[in-house]
Amino acid sequence: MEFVIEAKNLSKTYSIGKDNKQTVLKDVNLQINKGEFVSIMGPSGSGKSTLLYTISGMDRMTTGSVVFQGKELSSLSEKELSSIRLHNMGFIFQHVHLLKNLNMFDNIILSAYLAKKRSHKKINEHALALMKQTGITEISKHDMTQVSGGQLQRVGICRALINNPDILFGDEPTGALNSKAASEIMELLTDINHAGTAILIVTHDVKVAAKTERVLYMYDGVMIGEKRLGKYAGDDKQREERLSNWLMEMDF
Ligand SMILES: Nc1ncnc2c1ncn2[C@@H]1O[C@H](COP(=O)(O)OP(=O)(O)OP(=O)(O)O)[C@@H](O)[C@H]1O
Repeated sequence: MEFVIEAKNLSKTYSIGKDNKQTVLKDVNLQINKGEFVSIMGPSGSGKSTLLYTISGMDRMTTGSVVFQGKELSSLSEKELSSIRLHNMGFIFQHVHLLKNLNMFDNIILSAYLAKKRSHKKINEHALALMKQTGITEISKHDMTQVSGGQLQRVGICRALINNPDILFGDEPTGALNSKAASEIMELLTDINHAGTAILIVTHDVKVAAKTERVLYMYDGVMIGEKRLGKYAGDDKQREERLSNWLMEMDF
């Protein structure tokens, strides 16, 4: 199986003050295959977000290796890393931070204009297609104060997809939503994944993780288990049960 990103013996140590060090990722090995949808679960403070930020080059690893598109991320400069994040990776967060002086459409197209890879006409057409796919064409001209939380997350997803990333990273992408909006966002991410984009998310929510293909479990900076659920095809109840049983074994 061809992978889109691979981490080997990834470790991260934070220095807190002068003599105090905390190792929050310990020799983590992880491969995300092309087109795969993977989630990371684990107790609070186990290192899930740190793993997401380190593997995506948003934060520097202390030791180990992350290979993305044949490039070793630890050997790249900040400028090279930000170029990779702009052109080849998409990011969604629990809270969508938009530029408040821009409307929804302009927030979505901004990073594509900055990337300068396509004409403005092509970018605008792509943005419209994404807004249509995510069901938010009617809020195109709205500003941040005129949209719901679910709509805001859809804008965040369009913005993350505008440069056709090879992989989408999500840190609790449904964390700020009610269960109906969360479920709709997961249906959307499933469609995006089925169309070919690899996705790696961090979540606390069993219902969310049950819709992903493979669930990884972190404990105290160590990847202690994984559960393969296979591609999601609307089989919620049975998957949630399988996952919950496994999470109980993991002491979650
Ligand atoms: N910048 C930082 N400096 C020092 N310590 C940090 C920093 N960022 C995170 N940590 C510590 O690293 C550990 C792991 O944090 P992380 O946010 O990755 O965990 P998490 O599993 O995502 O937690 P949660 O589920 O609560 O979001 C925690 O003990 C946290 O305090």
